[in-house]
Amino acid sequence: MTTTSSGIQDVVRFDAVRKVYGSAARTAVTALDDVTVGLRQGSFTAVMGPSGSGKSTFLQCAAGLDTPTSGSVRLDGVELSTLRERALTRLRRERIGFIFQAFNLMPSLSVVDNIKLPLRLAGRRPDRAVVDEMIERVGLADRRRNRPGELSGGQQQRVAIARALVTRPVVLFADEPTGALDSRTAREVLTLLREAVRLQGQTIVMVTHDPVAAAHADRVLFLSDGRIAGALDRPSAERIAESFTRLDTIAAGGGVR
Ligand SMILES: Nc1ncnc2c1ncn2[C@@H]1O[C@H](COP(=O)(O)OP(=O)(O)OP(=O)(O)O)[C@@H](O)[C@H]1O
Repeated sequence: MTTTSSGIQDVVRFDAVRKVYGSAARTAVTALDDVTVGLRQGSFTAVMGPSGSGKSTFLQCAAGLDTPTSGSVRLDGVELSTLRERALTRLRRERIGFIFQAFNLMPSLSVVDNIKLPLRLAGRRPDRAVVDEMIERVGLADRRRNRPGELSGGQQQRVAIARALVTRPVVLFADEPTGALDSRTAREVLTLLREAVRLQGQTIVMVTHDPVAAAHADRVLFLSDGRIAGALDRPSAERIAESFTRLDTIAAGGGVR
């Protein structure tokens, strides 16, 4: 982890990160442009911005799935550019959890086996008490033997959350985790994420288009044209929506207030 001058720890730290896709001057796209930001341990951050503003690139670089063109990305204090592919894979497996809009569960495995999977992949023997507690927490104790296809979308996302948290990752990256859910189910999923922050000090970074989802976070970061255009702390959904619609102004130098 990176300790800041105030002694507070950043689990994810970007310093002057640029990501340019393509090399020809005419076709190159700057997806991230001089991004400097630190995300503290136990914080829940939502990342918002228009389509193409760099949200996925931000998540990919933070998770070591993509390499910045320049600048530094540190995760849990580790400078990602110093790691080779194997070490990166291990770091992802041991220290990062992911959830996606499309759940990405293994269809042939039961709920309980899906949840145990990342532990098995990491060569760790699943601790029954830990797995049971996780299943209990996401409210699926009576569904542990079901396959994903037998569950609703909200239930499947709850399995994905349990699977992502069972390894006790230092950071959980969530890419549009409520994008495929109705608003009531989305709220249940977001409440679970919030609980993980409150109960186990989980650090969460969530990309979302939805101001209501973003309002569950402690902090909302706005990206516009690959730059951090502003941040809001503990904003309401209305405030987020209002800032979001002003992003064009921000891109022109207005800033989020
Ligand atoms: N592999 C790639 N090759 C070339 N350009 C890319 C690549 N990936 C992303 N880009 C470009 O980088 C910019 C940022 O893309 P990114 O996917 O990070 O945006 P986003 O905010 O996540 O968008 P969306 O909300 O539509 O998913 C876009 O202009 C995109 O076209």
